[in-house]
Amino acid sequence: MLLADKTVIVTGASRGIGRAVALECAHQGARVVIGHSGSAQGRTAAFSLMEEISGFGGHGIEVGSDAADLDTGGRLVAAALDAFGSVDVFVNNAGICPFHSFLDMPRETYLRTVDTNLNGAYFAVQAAANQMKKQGNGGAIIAVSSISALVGGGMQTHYTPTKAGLHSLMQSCAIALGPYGIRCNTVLPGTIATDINQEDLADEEKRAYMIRRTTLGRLGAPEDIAGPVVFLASDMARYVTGAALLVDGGMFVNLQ
Ligand SMILES: NC(=O)C1=CN([C@@H]2O[C@H](COP(=O)(O)OP(=O)(O)OC[C@H]3O[C@@H](n4cnc5c(N)ncnc54)[C@H](O)[C@@H]3O)[C@@H](O)[C@H]2O)C=CC1
Ligand SMILES: C[C@H](O)[C@@H]1OC(=O)[C@H](O)[C@@H]1O
Repeated sequence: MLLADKTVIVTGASRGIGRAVALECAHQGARVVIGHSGSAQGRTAAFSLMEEISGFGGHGIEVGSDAADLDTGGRLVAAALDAFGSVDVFVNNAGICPFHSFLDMPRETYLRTVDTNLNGAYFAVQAAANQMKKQGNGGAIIAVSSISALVGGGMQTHYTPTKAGLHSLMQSCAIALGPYGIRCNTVLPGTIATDINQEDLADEEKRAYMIRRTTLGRLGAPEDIAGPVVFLASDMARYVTGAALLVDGGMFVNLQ
């Protein structure tokens, strides 16, 4: 098992990519902290994931706390220490993408997106890194960024800068935290069919276009992201830091 004896925190783990990542980490022997928003729906989903994990003998706890709250990272770390005694891997995954046009972008939508996707993440990464430094055994931090860190989206002008920001944060943290043996990497998913884009992809023409953009001929599933995250979290990737791994079914390279 690739993550035996490691404690992994995953934010936004109640559903979608975060859930698939948390589940695969548990399958790989990790003790998992399931971060979620704290809503009733999030809590119910987190408990159901905990049940699934304990069903195969794994260990998981849930922590409800808004990703936009700058204290959430500290809460997740405290809960991990309380339950499992360490933090070895931190996966920053929670995010929102409320599609909206640029010229009339409401300030509230812009600020909520940046607060949820980037500002909270910055201090959560800081909290996890301080704990890893204290433990003295290194660690792994992985940001779930996006192909959208590299290319634009006309209805995502508030969102793409947050994904580019996470990518850049991991590059800088790879430098800042390398001396402590803490590796920092980014996963850049392409289009993965989840709740975040259910409405957008309900437009058949858009969906067909996004599928055509891939070279593998399909949209991604949350499970497609779990393996790459586990790899970066594991000692198999012990010399990988400051890297960005596109997991997009060939979407980015597919120009002509
Ligand atoms: N689905 C896709 O095509 C892609 C998704 N991503 C990124 O992957 C990450 C996960 O998204 P998906 O699983 O696709 O969507 P999703 O909507 O299924 O999951 C988002 C997760 O973030 C959590 N979350 C949202 N706001 C939160 C808050 N304020 N506090 C705590 N948790 C909060 C949700 O509860 C949920 O667990 C996001 O950061 C997204 O930007 C990146 C590239 C492509
Ligand atoms: C929400 C989008 O459909 C999804 O998220 C991203 O980061 C990419 O732009 C995907 O298409």
